[in-house]
Amino acid sequence: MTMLKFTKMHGLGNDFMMVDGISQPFDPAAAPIAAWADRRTGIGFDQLLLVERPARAGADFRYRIFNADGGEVEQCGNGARCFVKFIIEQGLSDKREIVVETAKGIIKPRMNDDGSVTVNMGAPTFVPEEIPFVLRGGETAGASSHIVVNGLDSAEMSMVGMGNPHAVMWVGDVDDAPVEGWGEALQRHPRFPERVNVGFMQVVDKTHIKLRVYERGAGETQACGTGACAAVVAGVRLNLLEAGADVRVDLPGGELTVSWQEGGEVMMSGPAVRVFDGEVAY
Ligand SMILES: N[C@H](CCC[C@H](N)C(=O)O)C(=O)O
Repeated sequence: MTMLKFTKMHGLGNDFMMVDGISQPFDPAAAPIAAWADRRTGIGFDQLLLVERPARAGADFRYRIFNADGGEVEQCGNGARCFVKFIIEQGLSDKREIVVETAKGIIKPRMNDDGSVTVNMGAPTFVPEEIPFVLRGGETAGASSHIVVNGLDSAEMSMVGMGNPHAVMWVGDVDDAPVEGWGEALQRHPRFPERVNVGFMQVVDKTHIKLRVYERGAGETQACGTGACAAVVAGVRLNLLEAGADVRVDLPGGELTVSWQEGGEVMMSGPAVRVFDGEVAY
């Protein structure tokens, strides 16, 4: 039996098991991550976040992300804010801004004097301007510019990469968006062989959206940092949001601030909370 120290943290209720893989040995392949993620019989979290020494020159740390279903993925925005707070509080660095290597590039989280965290999430990526499909009642049809389900007509699904894949839909009212139905259906759709995070964005005005996200490998979460970034990028590209402005992103768990303009990098700011330290045998 091995004892593993961990810290429970969250960003707007998107919650994490943080593991310092530098000060203690940890092989995620040998760990029962999905069992630990269970909210009744385990520790309970949306993602497990692992701190490792970097492989890339110039990076301070490597950041690995595992969803509640145990799958390793490329990026986690809320987790990045918790990551820098954890690094500082663990005494692993005395820097306030760190350079973090992820599976799909470099991010730079910075601890602000007021305790909030700002993260340069890097530049978004885009797939060819295709509108993938129409979903009616779970079936799929050919390509179309509109998607209709449950009578909800949502224009243009925007595909945005933030290291991880996002499909963002512009809806009239997030409170009655079919988050579970669509979120589930798109995980199985042939258009998304790696599955996908699905965002439902309601535009309040040019610097304010409401957002719900069905996360790949976790289901609907209280907040999704990369989802907030992807939604703002999609909104700016659709000219629904003001390029370069601080956009207020209202999520079920609270508020993030995201800014982006064409050709630039996405900046995201928000809270990071440490809840408790624990130890688990495995
Ligand atoms: N479910 C995501 C990873 C976590 C992203 C989210 N928790 C965030 O804050 O960005 C994926 O499979 O790509």
